[in-house]
Amino acid sequence: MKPNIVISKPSRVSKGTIQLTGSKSECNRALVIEALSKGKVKVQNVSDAADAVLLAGILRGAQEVHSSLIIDHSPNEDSYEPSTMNHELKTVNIGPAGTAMRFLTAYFTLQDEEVILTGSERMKQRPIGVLVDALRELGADISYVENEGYPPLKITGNIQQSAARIAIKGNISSQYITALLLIAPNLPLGLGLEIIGDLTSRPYVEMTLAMLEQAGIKHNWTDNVISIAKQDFSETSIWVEPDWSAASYWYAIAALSDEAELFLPGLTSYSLQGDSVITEIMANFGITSQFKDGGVLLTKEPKPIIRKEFDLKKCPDLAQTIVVVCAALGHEATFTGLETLKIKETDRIAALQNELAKIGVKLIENNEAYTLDCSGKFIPEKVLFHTYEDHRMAMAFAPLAILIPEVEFEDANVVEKSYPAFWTDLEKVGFVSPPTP
Ligand SMILES: O=C(O)C1=C[C@@H](OP(=O)(O)O)[C@@H](O)[C@H](O)C1
Ligand SMILES: C=C(OP(=O)(O)O)C(=O)O
Repeated sequence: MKPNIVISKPSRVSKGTIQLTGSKSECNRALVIEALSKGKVKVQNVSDAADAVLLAGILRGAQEVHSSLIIDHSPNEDSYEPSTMNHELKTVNIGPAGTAMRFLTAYFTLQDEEVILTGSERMKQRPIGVLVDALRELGADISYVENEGYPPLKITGNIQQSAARIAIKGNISSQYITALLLIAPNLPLGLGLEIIGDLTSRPYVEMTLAMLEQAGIKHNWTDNVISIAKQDFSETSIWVEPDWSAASYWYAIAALSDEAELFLPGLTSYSLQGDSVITEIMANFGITSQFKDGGVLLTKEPKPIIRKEFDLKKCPDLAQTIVVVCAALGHEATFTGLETLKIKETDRIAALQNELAKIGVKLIENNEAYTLDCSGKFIPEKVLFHTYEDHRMAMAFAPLAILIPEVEFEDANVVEKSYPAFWTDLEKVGFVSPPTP
């Protein structure tokens, strides 16, 4: 039974201190680096995000798993609950964790074992062919268990590398590129990766290279070719910063409030996370970000919103947050760079269109751009939002409780994927009523 949750507006100004968990993106990279460095690199501040906890269990529990060939990390579809089941092959189920799916696909090509790598029903619809083709070109042995181009995969490790330089399309998912870069230092011949066409979500590739650098791995990025020679990791530790994508929901709350004073400890202005651009974006909505006392203080001053165009290609995970804020304020902005949204946890464009209709707002596609039509906007007394097994649908629509007296969300636990404490944090600033059965 998936419980719903009902939230309503705080009676006071949005004020408080919120300690966000570690970045899911940074943590997933750090865990793979830790595993590939054979423990020379240690991860500090491991994220509570369910995707990261699951990946840590798979990678850090590797010793235990390798000793038995019959462990299935998650027998229930869409569940994070690990348990054991008899199988001929070791099956690793990463549930809905897309980043983990992509990183592990590359990781297992280096291991001395054969695995079936699978995920939730949605994961089986999220494409992975571009990464599989690239790994096969390097010499990996990977086959599709069900549908060509999609998980589950059968991966036979111990890659016999036959090529050092390959080309890869950059416009589907940067996660494929990160997956390849993470294993590059351990590849017998190293890696030269030529990125063909546009590179989507570029800051995530930069994050990967910066984190490899922290672990002592050098790279060269000239024009569209990234090269990493075979090399050893340094003995070091990697600190996972708090999650800027999670911070975006607090910016949205501030943007929809008349006044706000929210302190988010541990966030810095020099983050590796591209989503820290939320500070600049939200400045358009009257939010000031002051970096002080080891964190960021958000304050709100009402001001007219001038910016009408937002290119979100570098920060796709902010799209829902920003689109919902604009819709709620009746700000008819245009958004570009949303091409990858259809292959994430859900088709986020369709999900946004369906749920925004509940406040009379339309998100209209027009020549690779999307524009809000707020002419029919209304504020209902109460509303039930569907969440589509997408944590960001719940968290991006939650700030609407500032304007709508009673907001209900389907499947409260959906937020666990990246921000398990989301509802309890809302409660801390006066929002939440308890989950209804
Ligand atoms: O590398 C990462 O940690 C991520 C990259 C992005 O995916 P795409 O590159 O597929 O856009 C982002 O949407 C995802 O949440 C996390
Ligand atoms: C797209 C996301 O995650 P993933 O691709 O790792 O499932 C996300 O967290 O918004």
